[in-house]
Amino acid sequence: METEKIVQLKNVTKRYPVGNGEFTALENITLDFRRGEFAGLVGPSGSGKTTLLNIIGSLDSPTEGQALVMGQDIASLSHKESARLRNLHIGFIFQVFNLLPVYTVYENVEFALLLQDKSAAERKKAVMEALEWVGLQSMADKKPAKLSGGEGQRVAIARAMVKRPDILIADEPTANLDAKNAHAILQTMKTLNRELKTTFLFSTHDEKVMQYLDRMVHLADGKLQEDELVVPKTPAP
Ligand SMILES: Nc1ncnc2c1ncn2[C@@H]1O[C@H](COP(=O)(O)OP(=O)(O)OP(=O)(O)O)[C@@H](O)[C@H]1O
Repeated sequence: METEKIVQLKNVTKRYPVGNGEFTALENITLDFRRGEFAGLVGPSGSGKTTLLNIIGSLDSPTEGQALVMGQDIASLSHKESARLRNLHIGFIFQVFNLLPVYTVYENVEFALLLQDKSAAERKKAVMEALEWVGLQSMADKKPAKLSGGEGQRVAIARAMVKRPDILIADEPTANLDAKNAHAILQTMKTLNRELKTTFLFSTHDEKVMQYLDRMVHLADGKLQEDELVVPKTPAP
């Protein structure tokens, strides 16, 4: 059976109004992603990577063309429906970890589940499992200020993964990490990709991230330059 296409972009164009005119951030992008991919949008600053990830994450919609995410046309969704799509199916990891400082590590991860209809016992099981995936069970009661940068990003991964999303969107996730921590979180993400079949979609210009990708979608000036399937240079952990 053909692997499910969980993202389908058809002639996606995004224009922003600028002064009296408009700026084309994405032009005529046609692209699919299948379940289980570990893929990245790569290209120089300003090439449209974040704009495209925001559309896939249903945080934004195309000006022209169509974006189907989990089979849903995101331009047709109400505010509430796109929030539901994100809540059930999409996790986000950013360059800055965005942890809530007054809450513990445990609470920061549990927060992602509070909008879902789960009992306290189910939440506890899921949170502890997610902290185990990133090796931070022993840090559950700590506040984010006590964590190193690498640990902070691990909590952000646990928070994004605790819902077991179909798609994990990671926008420059290694930008604030040193090489050792960057490799460690990439290995963790690769393991989660294999074991949970989560589709990982990155935006990056970091060579370290590119080493792990199975597919690189090259963007330049908002246009698709090349869609490259690659054999990852870094072996699985
Ligand atoms: N709200 C907006 N209004 C006007 N222009 C915008 C807006 N958002 C993005 N742009 C422009 O669209 C282009 C693509 O931006 P985008 O952030 O997607 O690029 P990127 O490849 O992710 O870059 P970076 O690697 O620096 O994050 C840039 O030239 C940016 O200035």
